[in-house]
Amino acid sequence: MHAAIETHGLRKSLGGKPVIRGLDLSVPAGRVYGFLGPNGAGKTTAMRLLLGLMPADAGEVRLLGQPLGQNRLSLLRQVGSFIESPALYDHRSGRANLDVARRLLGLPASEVDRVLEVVDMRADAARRVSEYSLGMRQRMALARSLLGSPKLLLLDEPTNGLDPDGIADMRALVRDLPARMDCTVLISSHLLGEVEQVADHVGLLRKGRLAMQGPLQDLLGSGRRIALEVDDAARATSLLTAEGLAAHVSGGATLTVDAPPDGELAPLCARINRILVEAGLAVSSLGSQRLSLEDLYKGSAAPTEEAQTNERKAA
Ligand SMILES: Nc1ncnc2c1ncn2[C@@H]1O[C@H](COP(=O)(O)OP(=O)(O)OP(=O)(O)O)[C@@H](O)[C@H]1O
Repeated sequence: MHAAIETHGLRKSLGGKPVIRGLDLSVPAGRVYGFLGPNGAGKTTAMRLLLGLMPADAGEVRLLGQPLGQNRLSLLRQVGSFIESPALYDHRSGRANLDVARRLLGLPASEVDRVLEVVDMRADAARRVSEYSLGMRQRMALARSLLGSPKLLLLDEPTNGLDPDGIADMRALVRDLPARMDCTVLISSHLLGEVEQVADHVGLLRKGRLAMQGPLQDLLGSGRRIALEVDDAARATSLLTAEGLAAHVSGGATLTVDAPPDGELAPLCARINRILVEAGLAVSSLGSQRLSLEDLYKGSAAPTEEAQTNERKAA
């Protein structure tokens, strides 16, 4: 199956400053792809390039298996998007807003009810947009981007500014879209927790380039490790390294050992403990940890408290 979005060597400078610096995206079809990056990393700019809203300085964009350049209009008919708080006519009803967009796209009237159903806004469709909460506006904007059953949806920070209920609703909606609408979704976010909840593929953008990209489970699965505290971390590291384990001192008396992506951790913990105790070292704590996206993103050795699992004291 082809990738729904592919870019090769994409570059863009704005105001003389390189913003996108060689972006190679690969978004598999039928998935939610979390496009993650801190504010200013270039997510919005990259999405604008994907839609051909501004020309790239270099590189190639392919959407739905075709190069964007030659096929922009026909491709964009199959792409829905909302970027940066999409405008709605405040004085008109939600339904009227959708109807205007539906007519412009030459779609049947039934299409409006279909998308209202998807975003669960039928009951409020007759109300004026000026009476909507921000969450309702965002859902209506999402409904508009779903008109015509796009094969690909690009959503730029759709939960920005929403209250906790609105955030939960939007996340649930986005997570289900590929199954309900038979489409691929790229959602940008600066919130790691959000991406972990909605996406099954992730790309981490840092300073206009991908720091990493792949299935969420692989990225997190590859980040398992065992952390331990011993009285002589340097000696423990050389003992474990001599046994073929990937051990690293992570500061003071603490060291970590990378764990294989699959397989039981308990036997590995027991083996490490045995090697060190037999060598006369005092192991004061030993436990397995699962890395969060945040750890991977920062390339940091320190996992968050919530990411620590299975902590246990070793004698
Ligand atoms: N028209 C422009 N002229 C000059 N610089 C720009 C322009 N648009 C964006 N930039 C700069 O490009 C960088 C990336 O901006 P962009 O909006 O793509 O980032 P982002 O990852 O979407 O961040 P945010 O989450 O804050 O929107 C920022 O440093 C921004 O100041």
